Amino acid sequence: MSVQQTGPARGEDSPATVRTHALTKRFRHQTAVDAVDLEVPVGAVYGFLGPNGSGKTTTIRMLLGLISATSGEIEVLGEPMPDGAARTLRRVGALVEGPAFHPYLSGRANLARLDSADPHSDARSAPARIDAALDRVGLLPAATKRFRAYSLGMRQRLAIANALLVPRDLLVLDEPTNGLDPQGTREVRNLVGELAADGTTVLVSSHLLSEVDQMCSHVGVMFEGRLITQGRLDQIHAGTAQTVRVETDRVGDAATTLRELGLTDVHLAGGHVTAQLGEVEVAKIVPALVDAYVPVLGFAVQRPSLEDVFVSLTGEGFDVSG
Ligand SMILES: Nc1ncnc2c1ncn2[C@@H]1O[C@H](COP(=O)(O)OP(=O)(O)OP(=O)(O)O)[C@@H](O)[C@H]1O
Repeated sequence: MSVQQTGPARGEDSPATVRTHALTKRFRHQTAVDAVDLEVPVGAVYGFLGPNGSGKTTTIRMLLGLISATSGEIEVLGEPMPDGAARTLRRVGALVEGPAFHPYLSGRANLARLDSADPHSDARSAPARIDAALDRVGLLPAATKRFRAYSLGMRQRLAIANALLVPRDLLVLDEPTNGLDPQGTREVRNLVGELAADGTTVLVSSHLLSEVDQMCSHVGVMFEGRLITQGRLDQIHAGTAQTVRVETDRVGDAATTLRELGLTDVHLAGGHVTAQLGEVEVAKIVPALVDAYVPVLGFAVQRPSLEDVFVSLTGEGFDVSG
């Protein structure tokens, strides 16, 4: 299985926030991450998608210097890792394992406690930085509430605020919506969109296709330790076959017309015909059907879902529910 690369050509010149080459991690006999070439462009919301156990967390832990790679190269914000960690990691906010919050302290007091434990943080600017981070995630009105009274979404937003206590160029979020209720999921998703709009590059892992489809500009898909495709989401969609569906009560004539136009894989069903568009111009289809006296009761061009792309690349279904 080869990596399908879409978007800007890989190369040293294209600006990337994270770039890896042949990144590999082996645990005893298992290769958890297998020769991964990751490329997270500046300004992207990069969805790092894959089923449970496909190697996302292991990759992220290597990017952040939390575990060492077996082999391969890592560059984060232009610095090689782990050698450049001291310079780079101050510009990277991460939510990998949630910070330990104290249930009886307020959100603000929890952040103050975590900030003071950071040897690099400046105590004088702490109150302003903490309130700015709370404001950024929409928790300023709940700043004095005890953590235990926070909803799941508020707790996760507080964890993200903790990653934003100093300005960041890159935010790495490992499964930030895991375990959240629908409301909390929406809150976190909206926050990711807002952070990206502010110019922060976000690398966010998820095992949920629909989530990546809704939230991200780019995607990298992991499967059994390998990166099987990456690039801009719209180009990944565009790079795969589009299906045309014609609703009509004359399916036989419709099928003939579609074949004559050059559409392939034509299937007849009760009341509709589907076919692969290929290189055929969409605008030519309905006029050709009308010329052939086919009553067009409905017409749609369906772009494949990310799930279709995954299935076509792996030959396996994606457990959408997680
Ligand atoms: N410390 C470790 N020792 C041995 N095996 C490990 C270790 N960490 C991860 N693995 C294995 O590596 C594989 C990839 O795990 P990883 O956690 O990176 O996947 P993931 O895509 O993040 O999935 P999940 O969402 O379930 O965490 C799994 O089979 C896992 O069991």
